[in-house]
Parts: sequence; C-alpha cells; structure tokens
Amino acid sequence: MNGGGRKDPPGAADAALVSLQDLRSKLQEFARVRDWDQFHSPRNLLLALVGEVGELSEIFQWKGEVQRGLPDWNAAEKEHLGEELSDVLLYLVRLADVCGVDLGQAALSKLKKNAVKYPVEKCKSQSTNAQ
Ligand SMILES: Nc1ccn([C@H]2C[C@H](O)[C@@H](COP(=O)(O)OP(=O)(O)OP(=O)(O)O)O2)c(=O)n1
Repeated sequence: MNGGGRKDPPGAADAALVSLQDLRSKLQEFARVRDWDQFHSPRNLLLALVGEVGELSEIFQWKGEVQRGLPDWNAAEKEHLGEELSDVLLYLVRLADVCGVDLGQAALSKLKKNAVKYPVEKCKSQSTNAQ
C-alpha cells in the first residue's frame, strides 16, 4: 500500500524502503532459480559490472556537460539511465555478496573514514583540497 491508499501488486517492494539486503536476497534468488550461481564468480561479476559502467558512460558520451536533474532529457532517456544505474548497482551488490563483504557496513565505515580524511573546517568550499 502506498501513501495514496492504492494497493500495490503482491510482492511489489516499496521502492523508497529498498535495502541492500533486499537487493542481495533478490539477486541470490534470481541466480538460484536459473542455476546461474556457478557463473557468478567474483571475476565474472566484476567484468559484468565494468561492462555496465561502460554502458552507463555511453549515455553521457559526447553530450558535453549535463545539468543536474537532467532538465533537457526526455522520459525515455531518463528511463534508460535508471536501467544502467540499476545494472551497476545490482552487479555491485552481487559482487560484494559473493565476496562475503557486507556492503552496507563497509560503506558506512568508509563514509566515516572519508569524514576524517576531509575535515569540514579544512575542506569547506575548497575543491582544490579534495586530496
Ligand atoms: N549472468 C547474468 C546476466 C544478467 N544478470 C542481470 C544483472 C543485470 O541487472 C542484468 C544485465 O543483463 P544484460 O547482460 O542483458 O544487460 P542489459 O540489461 O544492459 O542489456 P543490453 O546489454 O542488451 O543493453 O541482468 C545477472 O545477474 N547475471
């Protein structure tokens, strides 16, 4: 059920509440029922991930700088972008899973390290300090 009282289809995830754990479980099931676990080795997934990053890059290729919010893009272009971003996310989540890395924890821990490395008082409005 969403905020407007409309009933969502059975099994529909609330996109606003989707978690890395949800995605991880769905990807495990996706591979399991297809007997694709055997192909989802770390190396294969990494190569697939890089391939999808390439497809994502192609969307921006030769466009010049693009305004935030993509005001000049049509709905089909934005949908395509969402698909390629999703492919990158899904392969990343799957790669972390088969490597035994808790991606949520790892990302939180990395955010903390980033905050120590780039203290606000030294970095605020200083793009040249970004390393
Ligand atoms: N062995 C595979 C193949 C696909 N997928 C899933 C993860 C990605 O989300 C998506 C990738 O599918 P495609 O390789 O068909 O890539 P695209 O959807 O980008 O299609 P295309 O490359 O034709 O644009 O499917 C997967 O988990 N394992």
